[in-house]
Amino acid sequence: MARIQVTGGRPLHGTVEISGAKNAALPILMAALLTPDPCRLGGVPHLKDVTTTIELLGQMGVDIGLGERSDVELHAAELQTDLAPYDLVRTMRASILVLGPLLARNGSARVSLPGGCAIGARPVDLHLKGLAAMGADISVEGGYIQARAERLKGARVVFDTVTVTGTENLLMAATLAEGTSVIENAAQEPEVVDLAECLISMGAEISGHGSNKITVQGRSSLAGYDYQVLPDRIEAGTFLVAAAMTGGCVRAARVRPGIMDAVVQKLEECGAEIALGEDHVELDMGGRRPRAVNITTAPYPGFPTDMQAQFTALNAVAEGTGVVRETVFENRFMHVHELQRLGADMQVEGNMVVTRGVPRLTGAPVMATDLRASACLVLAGLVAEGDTLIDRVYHIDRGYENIEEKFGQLGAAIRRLPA
Ligand SMILES: CC(=O)N[C@H]1[C@@H](OP(=O)(O)OP(=O)(O)OC[C@H]2O[C@@H](n3ccc(=O)[nH]c3=O)[C@H](O)[C@@H]2O)O[C@H](CO)[C@@H](O)[C@@H]1O
Ligand SMILES: C=C(OP(=O)(O)O)C(=O)O
Repeated sequence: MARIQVTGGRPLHGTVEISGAKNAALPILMAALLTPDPCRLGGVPHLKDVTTTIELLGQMGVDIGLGERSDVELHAAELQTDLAPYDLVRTMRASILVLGPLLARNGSARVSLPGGCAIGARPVDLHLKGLAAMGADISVEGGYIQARAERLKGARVVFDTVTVTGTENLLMAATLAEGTSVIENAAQEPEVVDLAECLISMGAEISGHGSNKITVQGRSSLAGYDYQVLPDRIEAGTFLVAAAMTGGCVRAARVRPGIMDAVVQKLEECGAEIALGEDHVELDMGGRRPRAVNITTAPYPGFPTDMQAQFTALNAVAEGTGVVRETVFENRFMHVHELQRLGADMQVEGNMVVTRGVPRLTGAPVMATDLRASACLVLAGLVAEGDTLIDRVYHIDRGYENIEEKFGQLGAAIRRLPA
């Protein structure tokens, strides 16, 4: 299994170009299932999850071409199967996003249960309840969700909990349903908004996206799309935290600063100087050690859970004590044990991790347990004395494009060791 080796001690300097957002690209790729017309998505990041999505859509009969400059062309003229098999679904939770579009366009779907992963149980009950309210007949047998509906009917769905992919599944399903759907307690994440904008470009009638109440007037068909995906605010945040931890100065280019408020605010609180441009965020730490910050994760516009591990790593080397509360997932502290192996002074207490910053970490072999946990280990490795060897880096390849090259260009000593 490939590993990543990071040798700590070099402040990061320079500009990093941010890729398209994984969590926007995946639902938009799945939205190609809604139309028999050709679609094109630009700015798609080269990631394992994108490859898995292409494989999943391909085996359903979607014609897929990879164009120049990170374009993906998709054509779901006719679908060969409504099956999303276990082998693909188990490697990527976002596979559940085929459910809404398949049901809406095809009238049936068989999707393997995505199951839990290292950050919590992650059930899909709210997706199923919502689709059932729209008239779908749903059962779960042999580990597969079996769903049928001659034509979905518009419905009012109030989510018990804010769910990002749940909102996206219902949003896509509602675009082809008969009548009006109202999704309440909807997720307001920028990636949901990006999907909605793409659906609107296909002819969908949607309003209220970006608020907690989305209204969709169903149509009998949708056209194809030609769309450019949103930049990845989590990738950008990860590089900015790395700059803050190493005392460096980094510009994250090709971003939308307006959707990064919660993260930027915490970076300022830790002592960084931040300059916001139209499409960049620049962080200057001026060689200083960051101050510890308190964080509580929450749905957008709150602090993103997908940045929690990175800030936990920052607190490990910051001045003072920081408390991080995780309220979105019940088990998203697997990285704490690995950070402790590098010398971090932190304890998990229920849904909190309390960290007393130490002046230095020491490199050690560590294991990546999930996507953002692996990113946080790279960040810790950048400031640890000596070598940090990160195992199971397939997690990082799910969500970070060319991570070694990008950190390398900023001056980090980082390399991938082949299996
Ligand atoms: C591909 C994608 O976009 N992934 C993101 C998405 O995941 P995902 O959409 O899976 O996360 P959700 O927003 O659904 O999860 C939020 C909470 O709701 C719970 N829940 C969710 C659905 C359900 O049917 N029942 C239920 O109880 C979950 O267990 C969790 O505790 O949003 C998360 C929260 O911002 C991010 O960390 C992930 O990066
Ligand atoms: C948890 C994440 O992704 P997923 O929902 O695909 O597991 C993430 O992007 O941090």
